Amino acid sequence: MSCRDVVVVRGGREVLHGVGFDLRAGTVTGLLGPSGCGKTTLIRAIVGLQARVTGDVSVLGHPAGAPRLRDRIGYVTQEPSVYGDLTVTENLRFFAAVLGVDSTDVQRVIEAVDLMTHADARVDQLSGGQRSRASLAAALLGNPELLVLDEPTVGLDPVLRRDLWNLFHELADAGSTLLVSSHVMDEASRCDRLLLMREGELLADDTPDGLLASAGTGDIEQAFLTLIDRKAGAR
Ligand SMILES: Nc1ncnc2c1ncn2[C@@H]1O[C@H](COP(=O)(O)OP(=O)(O)OP(=O)(O)O)[C@@H](O)[C@H]1O
Repeated sequence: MSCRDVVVVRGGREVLHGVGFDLRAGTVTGLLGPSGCGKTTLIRAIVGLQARVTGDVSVLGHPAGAPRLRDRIGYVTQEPSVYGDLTVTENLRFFAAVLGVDSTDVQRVIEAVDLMTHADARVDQLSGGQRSRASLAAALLGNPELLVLDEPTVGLDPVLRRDLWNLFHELADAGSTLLVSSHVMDEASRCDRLLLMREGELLADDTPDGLLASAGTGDIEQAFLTLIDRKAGAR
Protein backbone atom coordinates (compact mmCIF):
# COMPACT_ATOMS: atom_id res chain seq x y z
CA MET A 1 0.00 0.00 0.00
CA SER A 2 1.31 3.43 -0.81
CA CYS A 3 0.47 7.11 -0.37
CA ARG A 4 1.84 9.88 -2.56
CA ASP A 5 1.38 13.62 -1.96
CA VAL A 6 -1.76 13.06 0.10
CA VAL A 7 -3.49 16.31 1.00
CA VAL A 8 -6.74 16.39 3.00
CA VAL A 9 -8.97 19.35 3.81
CA ARG A 10 -11.33 19.05 6.79
CA GLY A 11 -13.63 21.79 8.00
CA GLY A 12 -12.12 24.20 5.47
CA ARG A 13 -8.61 23.65 6.81
CA GLU A 14 -5.79 21.61 5.26
CA VAL A 15 -4.97 18.93 7.86
CA LEU A 16 -2.65 16.67 5.80
CA HIS A 17 -0.05 18.55 3.79
CA GLY A 18 1.37 16.10 1.25
CA VAL A 19 2.04 12.79 3.00
CA GLY A 20 3.86 9.97 1.21
CA PHE A 21 5.05 6.51 2.29
CA ASP A 22 4.89 2.81 1.42
CA LEU A 23 3.75 0.03 3.74
CA ARG A 24 5.70 -3.19 3.46
CA ALA A 25 3.72 -6.41 3.30
CA GLY A 26 4.06 -8.68 6.33
CA THR A 27 5.17 -5.93 8.72
CA VAL A 28 3.70 -3.98 11.62
CA THR A 29 4.06 -0.25 11.03
CA GLY A 30 3.34 2.19 13.83
CA LEU A 31 1.73 5.53 13.00
CA LEU A 32 2.75 7.74 15.88
CA GLY A 33 2.21 11.35 16.69
CA PRO A 34 0.49 13.69 19.13
CA SER A 35 -3.25 14.08 19.37
CA GLY A 36 -4.65 16.04 16.43
CA CYS A 37 -1.63 15.53 14.13
CA GLY A 38 -3.75 13.74 11.52
CA LYS A 39 -3.39 10.01 12.23
CA THR A 40 -7.10 9.23 12.04
CA THR A 41 -7.47 11.39 8.93
CA LEU A 42 -4.66 9.52 7.19
CA ILE A 43 -6.16 6.17 8.23
CA ARG A 44 -9.57 7.24 6.91
CA ALA A 45 -7.93 8.18 3.60
CA ILE A 46 -6.33 4.73 3.40
CA VAL A 47 -9.55 2.84 4.10
CA GLY A 48 -11.44 5.09 1.66
CA LEU A 49 -13.71 6.88 4.13
CA GLN A 50 -12.23 10.36 4.00
CA ALA A 51 -13.71 13.06 1.77
CA ARG A 52 -11.63 15.72 0.00
CA VAL A 53 -8.45 13.66 -0.44
CA THR A 54 -6.08 14.64 -3.22
CA GLY A 55 -2.92 12.82 -4.20
CA ASP A 56 -2.66 9.09 -4.64
CA VAL A 57 -3.64 6.37 -2.15
CA SER A 58 -3.16 2.89 -3.54
CA VAL A 59 -4.19 -0.15 -1.47
CA LEU A 60 -3.37 -3.72 -2.55
CA GLY A 61 -3.09 -2.47 -6.12
CA HIS A 62 -6.40 -0.55 -6.14
CA PRO A 63 -7.36 3.05 -5.44
CA ALA A 64 -8.44 3.52 -1.79
CA GLY A 65 -12.17 2.93 -1.34
CA ALA A 66 -12.50 0.57 -4.33
CA PRO A 67 -15.41 -1.82 -3.60
CA ARG A 68 -13.30 -4.91 -4.21
CA LEU A 69 -11.09 -3.90 -1.25
CA ARG A 70 -13.98 -4.19 1.20
CA ASP A 71 -13.26 -7.72 2.41
CA ARG A 72 -9.48 -7.42 2.03
CA ILE A 73 -9.08 -4.66 4.64
CA GLY A 74 -9.84 -4.87 8.36
CA TYR A 75 -10.39 -1.50 10.00
CA VAL A 76 -10.90 -0.83 13.69
CA THR A 77 -11.88 2.70 14.69
CA GLN A 78 -11.54 4.27 18.13
CA GLU A 79 -15.29 3.68 18.65
CA PRO A 80 -16.53 0.13 19.29
CA SER A 81 -18.11 -1.22 16.11
CA VAL A 82 -20.00 -4.11 17.71
CA TYR A 83 -23.64 -4.14 18.85
CA GLY A 84 -24.21 -3.74 22.58
CA ASP A 85 -27.37 -5.83 22.69
CA LEU A 86 -25.76 -8.89 21.10
CA THR A 87 -23.23 -11.28 22.59
CA VAL A 88 -19.66 -11.41 21.30
CA THR A 89 -20.40 -14.60 19.36
CA GLU A 90 -23.68 -13.26 17.95
CA ASN A 91 -21.90 -10.11 16.77
CA LEU A 92 -19.16 -12.08 15.08
CA ARG A 93 -21.60 -14.51 13.43
CA PHE A 94 -23.47 -11.50 12.09
CA PHE A 95 -20.33 -9.83 10.69
CA ALA A 96 -19.12 -13.16 9.27
CA ALA A 97 -22.43 -13.50 7.41
CA VAL A 98 -22.20 -9.92 6.10
CA LEU A 99 -18.66 -10.54 4.88
CA GLY A 100 -19.48 -13.97 3.49
CA VAL A 101 -16.91 -15.55 5.81
CA ASP A 102 -17.35 -19.13 7.05
CA SER A 103 -18.84 -19.09 10.57
CA THR A 104 -16.08 -21.44 11.78
CA ASP A 105 -13.81 -18.38 11.63
CA VAL A 106 -15.72 -16.90 14.59
CA GLN A 107 -14.10 -19.26 17.08
CA ARG A 108 -10.61 -18.50 15.74
CA VAL A 109 -10.97 -14.73 16.08
CA ILE A 110 -12.47 -15.00 19.58
CA GLU A 111 -9.41 -17.01 20.62
CA ALA A 112 -7.07 -14.58 18.86
CA VAL A 113 -8.27 -11.68 21.01
CA ASP A 114 -8.56 -13.83 24.16
CA LEU A 115 -12.30 -13.42 24.69
CA MET A 116 -13.16 -17.13 25.08
CA THR A 117 -14.49 -16.66 28.60
CA HIS A 118 -16.74 -13.82 27.42
CA ALA A 119 -17.92 -15.30 24.14
CA ASP A 120 -21.52 -15.51 25.39
CA ALA A 121 -21.57 -12.17 27.23
CA ARG A 122 -23.56 -9.26 25.83
CA VAL A 123 -21.20 -6.60 24.54
CA ASP A 124 -22.81 -3.88 26.67
CA GLN A 125 -21.77 -5.87 29.73
CA LEU A 126 -18.09 -5.97 28.77
CA SER A 127 -15.34 -3.64 29.96
CA GLY A 128 -14.06 -0.99 27.53
CA GLY A 129 -10.95 -3.03 26.74
CA GLN A 130 -12.98 -6.19 26.17
CA ARG A 131 -15.34 -4.28 23.89
CA SER A 132 -12.45 -2.96 21.79
CA ARG A 133 -11.08 -6.50 21.54
CA ALA A 134 -14.49 -7.63 20.29
CA SER A 135 -14.26 -4.93 17.57
CA LEU A 136 -10.76 -6.15 16.75
CA ALA A 137 -12.07 -9.73 16.48
CA ALA A 138 -14.64 -8.54 13.94
CA ALA A 139 -11.87 -6.94 11.87
CA LEU A 140 -9.89 -10.20 11.90
CA LEU A 141 -12.71 -12.22 10.31
CA GLY A 142 -11.67 -13.63 6.96
CA ASN A 143 -7.97 -12.87 7.50
CA PRO A 144 -7.78 -9.47 5.77
CA GLU A 145 -4.52 -8.72 3.98
CA LEU A 146 -4.35 -5.19 5.39
CA LEU A 147 -5.33 -4.40 8.98
CA VAL A 148 -5.65 -0.77 9.95
CA LEU A 149 -6.05 -0.22 13.67
CA ASP A 150 -6.68 3.22 15.15
CA GLU A 151 -5.30 3.30 18.69
CA PRO A 152 -6.20 -0.33 19.47
CA THR A 153 -4.40 -0.42 22.81
CA VAL A 154 -5.93 2.67 24.45
CA GLY A 155 -7.13 1.89 27.97
CA LEU A 156 -5.69 -1.63 28.04
CA ASP A 157 -3.54 -2.89 30.89
CA PRO A 158 0.14 -3.68 30.18
CA VAL A 159 -0.41 -7.45 29.97
CA LEU A 160 -3.19 -7.12 27.41
CA ARG A 161 -1.21 -4.54 25.46
CA ARG A 162 1.73 -6.92 25.28
CA ASP A 163 -0.54 -9.79 24.22
CA LEU A 164 -2.14 -7.68 21.50
CA TRP A 165 1.23 -6.58 20.14
CA ASN A 166 2.27 -10.25 20.07
CA LEU A 167 -0.92 -11.00 18.13
CA PHE A 168 -0.15 -8.19 15.65
CA HIS A 169 3.25 -9.74 14.97
CA GLU A 170 1.77 -13.22 14.59
CA LEU A 171 -0.65 -11.82 12.01
CA ALA A 172 2.21 -10.07 10.19
CA ASP A 173 4.30 -13.25 10.25
CA ALA A 174 1.34 -15.01 8.64
CA GLY A 175 1.45 -12.45 5.82
CA SER A 176 -0.90 -9.61 6.86
CA THR A 177 0.22 -5.99 6.73
CA LEU A 178 -0.64 -3.92 9.78
CA LEU A 179 -0.81 -0.18 10.31
CA VAL A 180 -1.32 0.62 14.00
CA SER A 181 -1.75 4.15 15.27
CA SER A 182 -0.84 5.28 18.75
CA HIS A 183 0.01 8.46 20.56
CA VAL A 184 1.97 6.47 23.15
CA MET A 185 5.61 6.71 22.14
CA ASP A 186 6.62 3.69 24.21
CA GLU A 187 4.73 1.48 21.76
CA ALA A 188 7.22 2.49 19.06
CA SER A 189 9.75 -0.18 19.95
CA ARG A 190 7.13 -2.86 19.28
CA CYS A 191 6.85 -1.91 15.59
CA ASP A 192 8.90 -3.12 12.62
CA ARG A 193 8.69 0.36 11.11
CA LEU A 194 7.56 3.77 12.29
CA LEU A 195 5.83 6.69 10.68
CA LEU A 196 6.18 9.76 12.89
CA MET A 197 3.65 12.48 12.25
CA ARG A 198 3.30 16.03 13.42
CA GLU A 199 0.89 18.75 12.34
CA GLY A 200 -0.22 16.93 9.20
CA GLU A 201 3.28 16.08 7.99
CA LEU A 202 5.43 12.97 8.13
CA LEU A 203 8.60 13.63 10.13
CA ALA A 204 10.13 10.18 9.76
CA ASP A 205 9.63 6.84 8.03
CA ASP A 206 12.18 4.42 9.45
CA THR A 207 12.78 1.39 11.67
CA PRO A 208 12.85 2.13 15.42
CA ASP A 209 16.62 1.50 15.47
CA GLY A 210 17.20 3.61 12.36
CA LEU A 211 15.26 6.46 13.88
CA LEU A 212 17.19 6.34 17.14
CA ALA A 213 20.52 6.19 15.28
CA SER A 214 19.71 9.14 13.03
CA ALA A 215 18.56 11.22 16.01
CA GLY A 216 21.60 10.12 18.08
CA THR A 217 19.55 9.06 21.10
CA GLY A 218 18.29 5.91 22.80
CA ASP A 219 14.82 7.23 23.46
CA ILE A 220 11.99 7.49 20.91
CA GLU A 221 10.38 10.49 22.61
CA GLN A 222 13.73 12.32 22.48
CA ALA A 223 14.22 11.27 18.84
CA PHE A 224 10.83 12.78 18.01
CA LEU A 225 11.82 16.07 19.68
CA THR A 226 15.18 16.08 17.89
CA LEU A 227 13.45 15.65 14.53
CA ILE A 228 11.07 18.51 15.32
CA ASP A 229 13.99 20.78 16.27
CA ARG A 230 15.89 19.83 13.11
CA LYS A 231 12.87 20.57 10.98
CA ALA A 232 12.39 23.95 12.68
CA GLY A 233 16.11 24.69 12.15
CA ALA A 234 15.85 23.81 8.46
CA ARG A 235 13.03 26.31 7.89
N1 LIG B 1 -14.88 16.13 11.54
C1 LIG B 1 -13.91 17.04 11.45
N2 LIG B 1 -14.12 18.24 10.86
C2 LIG B 1 -13.15 19.16 10.76
N3 LIG B 1 -11.90 18.99 11.22
C3 LIG B 1 -11.63 17.83 11.82
C4 LIG B 1 -12.60 16.79 11.97
N4 LIG B 1 -12.01 15.74 12.61
C5 LIG B 1 -10.76 16.12 12.84
N5 LIG B 1 -10.50 17.35 12.38
C6 LIG B 1 -9.23 18.08 12.46
O1 LIG B 1 -8.27 17.40 11.68
C7 LIG B 1 -6.99 17.40 12.32
C8 LIG B 1 -6.47 15.98 12.41
O2 LIG B 1 -7.35 15.23 13.25
P1 LIG B 1 -7.19 13.65 13.45
O3 LIG B 1 -8.42 13.16 14.13
O4 LIG B 1 -6.81 13.06 12.15
O5 LIG B 1 -5.94 13.59 14.45
P2 LIG B 1 -5.34 12.36 15.28
O6 LIG B 1 -3.87 12.44 15.12
O7 LIG B 1 -6.01 11.10 14.86
O8 LIG B 1 -5.74 12.73 16.76
P3 LIG B 1 -6.08 11.77 18.03
O9 LIG B 1 -4.80 11.06 18.40
O10 LIG B 1 -6.51 12.76 19.07
O11 LIG B 1 -7.19 10.84 17.61
C9 LIG B 1 -7.19 18.07 13.68
O12 LIG B 1 -6.70 19.37 13.58
C10 LIG B 1 -8.68 18.07 13.87
O13 LIG B 1 -9.07 19.23 14.57
